Amino acid sequence: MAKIKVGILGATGNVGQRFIQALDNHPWFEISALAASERSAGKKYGEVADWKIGTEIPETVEDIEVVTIDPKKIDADIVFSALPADLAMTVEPAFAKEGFVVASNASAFRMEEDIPLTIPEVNPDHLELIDVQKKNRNWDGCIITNPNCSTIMMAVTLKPLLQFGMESINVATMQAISGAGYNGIYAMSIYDNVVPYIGGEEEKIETETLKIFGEFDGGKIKNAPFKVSASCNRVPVIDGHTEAVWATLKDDPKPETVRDAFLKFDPGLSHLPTEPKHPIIVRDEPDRPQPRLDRDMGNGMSVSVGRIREGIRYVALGHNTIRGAAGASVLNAELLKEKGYL
Ligand SMILES: NC(=O)C1=CN([C@@H]2O[C@H](COP(=O)(O)OP(=O)(O)OC[C@H]3O[C@@H](n4cnc5c(N)ncnc54)[C@H](OP(=O)(O)O)[C@@H]3O)[C@@H](O)[C@H]2O)C=CC1
Ligand SMILES: N[C@@H](CC(=O)OP(=O)(O)O)C(=O)O
Repeated sequence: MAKIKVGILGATGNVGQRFIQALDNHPWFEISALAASERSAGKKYGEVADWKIGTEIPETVEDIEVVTIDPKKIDADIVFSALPADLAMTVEPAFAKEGFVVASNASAFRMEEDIPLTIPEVNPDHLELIDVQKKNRNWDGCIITNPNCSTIMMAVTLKPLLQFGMESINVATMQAISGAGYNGIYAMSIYDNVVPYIGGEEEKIETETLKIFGEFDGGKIKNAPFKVSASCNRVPVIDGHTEAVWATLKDDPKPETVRDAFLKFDPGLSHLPTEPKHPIIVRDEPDRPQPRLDRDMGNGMSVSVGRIREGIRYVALGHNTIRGAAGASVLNAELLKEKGYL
């Protein structure tokens, strides 16, 4: 079977490199185009990408000539967007208009009424918003988005708890510095320190979660009725967002019941190449999960949980630029292919 051609917008960046890692040797997709700014265009990817992942740049992309972000320069069926959000705001609709499927990691369109904000294990039915979107906007292509990196870790773990009746969620995050981008925060600001503010992050967690758990009636999404309250902190960790979650559940289940629900969670997606064997991993040690030890579980796609206590209280952790960014987008694209949108 011929592979589906994919392009990466923002291919030289932090998340763009994670896309390349996730798509190298992918059984269904092959990278056919890499796009970035004028600074990089016209040069070989291997020359311009300041590769920050601790593996070699894949040989398959080293000699690809980087192009500018222009639909006419890209031969692909789907483009993955790892662009800054302000740029995504104009670029992503231009690609959708030209017939591309755009799987976006940027925040620009996540909360638009007719644009899916999807996590395959949580709300796969929301992908059907694509049909509404194409009709509304008269596009041949479409945009689908994955959530903010903190929202997604929490949402994956909330899915098996829905059965107990969700009343409210409180979360305190401890977010890695890679979430701010390679040059996002000075070492002098974060070393020996915690910064209790990440612009816009709390609002994103509080609103995106309600859309993700909202009910899709075939036309639009009615937001979930529970309350989410977030408090976000930047901590001196390179990769891996850790979250302390308090979930108020109507049935007041015991910690052992919640542990069992996490263990039994099986979204039935094991046929998708990027889906980890265990989307949720339960750690019983009193001091886990930890970013250094748990962020790479399931090739960076598993969310680890631990410290499940009465309340219900627990800690969740996942890799922010893999499960929280590029890996999430690639998993969405695999689901799109399975559902016939690609
Ligand atoms: N799901 C999530 O929560 C996460 C989302 N993100 C989002 O992913 C996106 C990328 O983040 P990150 O990889 O850290 O950013 P980087 O700054 O590392 O990379 C940005 C990329 O965009 C390109 N770019 C920048 N400006 C322009 C321009 N004017 N024209 C064309 N290309 C341009 C850069 O190309 P060049 O190298 O040529 O300058 C580079 O490839 C952001 O929207 C970020 O918010 C990030 C982390 C997690
Ligand atoms: N704000 C996130 C990363 C990010 O870029 O999120 P978003 O795609 O929602 O802007 C972090 O700092 O860890």
